[in-house]
Amino acid sequence: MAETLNSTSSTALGHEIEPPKQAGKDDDDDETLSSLCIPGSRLVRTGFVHSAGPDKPVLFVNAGGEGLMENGNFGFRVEPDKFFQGGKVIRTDETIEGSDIPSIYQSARFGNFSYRFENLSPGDYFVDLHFSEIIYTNGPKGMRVFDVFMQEEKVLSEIDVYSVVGANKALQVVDIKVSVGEDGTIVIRFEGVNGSPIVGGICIKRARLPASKVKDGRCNNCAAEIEISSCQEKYMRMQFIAKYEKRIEELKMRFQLKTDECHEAWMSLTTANKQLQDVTMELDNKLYTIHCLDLAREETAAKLRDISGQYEHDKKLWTAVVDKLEREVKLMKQEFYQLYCEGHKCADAIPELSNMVSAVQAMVAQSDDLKLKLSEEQAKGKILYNQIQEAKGNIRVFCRCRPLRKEESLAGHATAVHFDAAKDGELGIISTGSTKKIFKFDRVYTPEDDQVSVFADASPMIVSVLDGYNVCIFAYGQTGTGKTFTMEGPENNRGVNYRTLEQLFLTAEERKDTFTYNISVSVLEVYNEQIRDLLATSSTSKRLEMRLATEGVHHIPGVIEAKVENIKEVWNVLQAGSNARATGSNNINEHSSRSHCILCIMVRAKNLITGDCTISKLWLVDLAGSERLAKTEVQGERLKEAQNINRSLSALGDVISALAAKKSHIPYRNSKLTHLLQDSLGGDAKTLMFVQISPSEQDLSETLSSLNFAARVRGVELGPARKQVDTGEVQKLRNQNDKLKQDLRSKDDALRKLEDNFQNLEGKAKGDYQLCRSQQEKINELEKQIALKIELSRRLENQLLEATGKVEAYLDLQKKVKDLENKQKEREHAYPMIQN
Ligand SMILES: Nc1ncnc2c1ncn2[C@@H]1O[C@H](COP(=O)(O)OP(=O)(O)OP(=O)(O)O)[C@@H](O)[C@H]1O
Repeated sequence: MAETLNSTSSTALGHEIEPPKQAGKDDDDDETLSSLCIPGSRLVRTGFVHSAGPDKPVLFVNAGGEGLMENGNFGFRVEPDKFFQGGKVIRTDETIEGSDIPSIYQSARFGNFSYRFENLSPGDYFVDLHFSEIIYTNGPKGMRVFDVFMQEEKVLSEIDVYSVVGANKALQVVDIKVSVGEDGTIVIRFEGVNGSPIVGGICIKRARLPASKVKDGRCNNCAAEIEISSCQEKYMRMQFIAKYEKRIEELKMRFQLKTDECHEAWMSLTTANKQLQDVTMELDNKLYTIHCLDLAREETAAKLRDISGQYEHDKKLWTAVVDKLEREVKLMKQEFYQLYCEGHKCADAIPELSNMVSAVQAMVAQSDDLKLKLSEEQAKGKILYNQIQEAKGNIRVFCRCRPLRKEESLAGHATAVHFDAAKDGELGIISTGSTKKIFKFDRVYTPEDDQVSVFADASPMIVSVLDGYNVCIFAYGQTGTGKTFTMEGPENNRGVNYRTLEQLFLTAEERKDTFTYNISVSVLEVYNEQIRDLLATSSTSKRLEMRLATEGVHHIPGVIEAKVENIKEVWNVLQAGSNARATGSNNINEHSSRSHCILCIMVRAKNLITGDCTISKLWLVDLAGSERLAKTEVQGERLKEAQNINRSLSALGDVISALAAKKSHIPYRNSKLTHLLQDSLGGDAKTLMFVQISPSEQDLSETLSSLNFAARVRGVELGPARKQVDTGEVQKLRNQNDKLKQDLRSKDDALRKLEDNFQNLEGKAKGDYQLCRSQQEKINELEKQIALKIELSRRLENQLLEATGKVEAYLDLQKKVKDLENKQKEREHAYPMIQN
């Protein structure tokens, strides 16, 4: 029975049972591939092989090829390709192995097509389909996966001939069962799934069954009855069971093995994946690092370029600066050396300098001492001078006679004044009775005496003003006798006023080391018993009155005091006052002044040694004419003027008279004039009166009047007590005073020289010292600058070195990255699976 089954056997229905195949690899493949076929059919990996079986094919068509005549080998005829619908024919000369009729496989129908077989007897048939992949090698390349439908039922799914047998190999799908109905037709359709179907031949056979398809005496597929004995059936069943149990065991083992393999493969895959991940991550990290390094490198390179550029630039700059500084330092060093030498010289000279300083100090001490002594001596001198002045008399009277005018001499007027003993201060007046009257004054000036000699006698008074005494100089006399000439004088022959101020400035200049003086000038006029400020610019200036400011000091509130610094300013002030002076005309002298013109010079002095301050006044008064009323023949306003003038002159005489008599009451307030001159008449004040007279006999009466007035003034002052002053003693004092003065002057000069020397030396030493210091400071500053520059240069060099180091490190890193990349490539070569 077993042998029957192993060989081809026929059934009652004419089915042939094919012997079961050996279990093994081919079986496995067949198992896998059988999923392509419908149950009952199977794949055969060879071409048609003739077997001497009882059945002949009902129909065998050579698809795409010619028919083959029946021959003794096969016992059937191969029909030419004539049942098709659609498709194309392709052929090959290649040898298709593994078939008894290779020509069947050398031609094929290709594309979308179908076959229709008609006039078949109704019943069951088996259809064998013959394929060969001839297109792959000779035709168009590409895959061909297709379905086969029989009677519109899919009998083959997605068959790929090449994947089963390869190129130029034959493949059969056999035993596809098909039932033919009453119409006797079989329709087979080939439909491409991917590419076009290909068919080499179709064989239609009458149905027969394989042993495996027989079940319970019937065909498994067609349920046709099969006659089998019970023993055979049992045996068959056992065989089947044993076979399948064994098969199951084997399959289980294979399954287990496959499972283990799968697990192992899975684990390996997991590990590989992990490794891959790690490597990928590492690679990513490396790539990122490379990217960062690239950026850093570019940045560093840029910085390096910048630094290099900057370095080169700075280097040039610094080189220039350093060169310049070196030159400067060299110069400085030379200067320093020079100064150092000079310093040494100075240091060497220090003992000498010290000696000099000591000497100077001693001199300064001596000078201070001398200054003190000088101050004391000055004070003494002042006292002595004052005593001399006092000895001469605090009120002194000088008489001055003007020259006889041309018109007077032409008119035949003789001179009534004789100056035979003028040098002794005596003046002779010859009156009409040819009697000669002698007047004695402190000084008598003839018409020939000039302004210079007049002022020479008046100048000692000026010194008294600078010494702090009040002084009053006034000119008294008949109109036209030369009062204004003596006091003011013409511009080219200036009088007492100008010369006095000149003398004041000269003496003040001489004393500038010990005294400072502030000099101011006021110009006043007393007219009709009213005080007028001649420097006031406003014509409607208010009335001025003399007031007692402090004890013994009188002041006129509101009076203008013009501060004068030099004699030029004085002259301008005097001119201004002179222009403003009230003048009128009468028939005696058209320009005769009918007012008292008063110049008040205020002297504020400060002793620089003692710090003592004094204020003194010098009054310079050009009195109005003293002529008698009867002779002036004036009336009205002019009469009033004359009366006021005479009253004030009379009051002046009264005040002087009262002072001389040392009366308790001095009538200063009887006139504006005496009131003004109050603090400069009497006491320590010194008064000088110029009595001006005319030489003409015509004016004899007025001359005598004036001389009598003057004589009264002088006579009173130079009373017997004063006159008794021992002139020898005075001369002695004067000599002593002169000697002291000379002594002081010489000491003062010596002191000044010493001080000058000392100051020169001190100045030079200070200058040298300052120069030394400034040079030293410059050198220090330059040295500091050089040190800074050197430090900066060092820092930059370090930076450059750092940058170079970084670049080298970067290059190392780049090399390492390249190494890593190479290693990575090697690893990828070694483990291609990881890459996949
Ligand atoms: N010593 C002198 N030498 C030359 N000329 C003189 C002298 N004295 C006066 N004179 C002249 O006499 C004239 C009258 O003088 P001056 O005007 O000074 O008199 P006066 O006394 O001031 O008169 P008045 O009281 O009117 O002002 C002037 O022309 C003047 O130049």
